[in-house]
Amino acid sequence: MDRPGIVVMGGSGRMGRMLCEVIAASDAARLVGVTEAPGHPWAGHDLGEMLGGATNGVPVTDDPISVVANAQAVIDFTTPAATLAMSDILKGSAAAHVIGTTGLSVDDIARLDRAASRTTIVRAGNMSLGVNLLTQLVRQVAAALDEDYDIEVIEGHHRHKVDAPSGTALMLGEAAAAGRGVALDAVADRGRDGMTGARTRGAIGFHAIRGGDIIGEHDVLFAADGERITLRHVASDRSVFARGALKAALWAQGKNPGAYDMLDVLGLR
Ligand SMILES: NC(=O)C1=CN([C@@H]2O[C@H](COP(=O)(O)OP(=O)(O)OC[C@H]3O[C@@H](n4cnc5c(N)ncnc54)[C@H](OP(=O)(O)O)[C@@H]3O)[C@@H](O)[C@H]2O)C=CC1
Ligand SMILES: O=C(O)C1=N[C@H](C(=O)O)C[C@H](O)C1
Repeated sequence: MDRPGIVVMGGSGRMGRMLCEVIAASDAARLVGVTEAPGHPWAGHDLGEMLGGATNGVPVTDDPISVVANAQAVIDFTTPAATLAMSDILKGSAAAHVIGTTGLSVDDIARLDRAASRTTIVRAGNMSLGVNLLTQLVRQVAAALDEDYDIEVIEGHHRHKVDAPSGTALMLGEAAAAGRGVALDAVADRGRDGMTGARTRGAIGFHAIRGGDIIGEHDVLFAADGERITLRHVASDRSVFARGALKAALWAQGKNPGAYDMLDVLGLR
């Protein structure tokens, strides 16, 4: 079979550029197009040109329909609005939708779950192997400890990040809540400020640091009287996310429509 053709959305973004590099270097897939937001200055140009090199025949376009027709997968690390718009476009296509976009609302996620009845969707707030393994460890530790251990999720990202808590922090919070057998919504305590009162037993706290060029750092703290455990992941290169997304796009080939995540892709469920 031919190498699957992949479209990258938002090719000039931080993750978009990294995805283009990782796919271009891969023997398992080929890049068939790059999309940008309507009216973007790079629309109508060639990806090679956009990356500062020779032309490479990969079109950069603000007309996603024109490139999706040639694709077996679309990799999407953009914004919630762009992700939902692509989901609608993919109604008429067999291409898989690999979604790394974070900051999606509960309604957005419900829309994507409905779209999964006709599209193969792989979505994760973090596509690295390390973080997905960490979710399993967090779940296991949370299940082993009682509520004498206060759980706090602390995340740090670069100054450009627009959503908080991060998608990864929410994945880790979900894993901790699942280990405890509770719904995260019922126990989440996001970003305390002011006269908050004493900590609520059983709460799962979230705190976000934003600064400089931090790529992504996550700590899950289990703090009791007399001892603390910290489980930590540090991303030092965005390629870990891009490699995970490419793996997801390849894994999705031939899969039935449905809502999948990286635990499915990595065989960790
Ligand atoms: N799941 C994971 O493993 C990871 C997820 N992320 C998430 O990925 C997302 C993007 O992050 P990052 O790359 O840092 O952000 P950037 O802002 O650098 O990139 C987003 C890109 O999407 C583009 N875009 C916006 N609208 C459209 C559209 N309609 N069609 C095509 N492109 C569009 C933006 O263009 P313009 O600037 O012109 O609007 C921009 O280039 C975030 O939600 C982030 O949290 C990031 C890393 C890992
Ligand atoms: O915006 C980012 O950069 C990142 N976003 C993801 C998140 O929200 O968790 C993943 C990674 O930490 C980088």
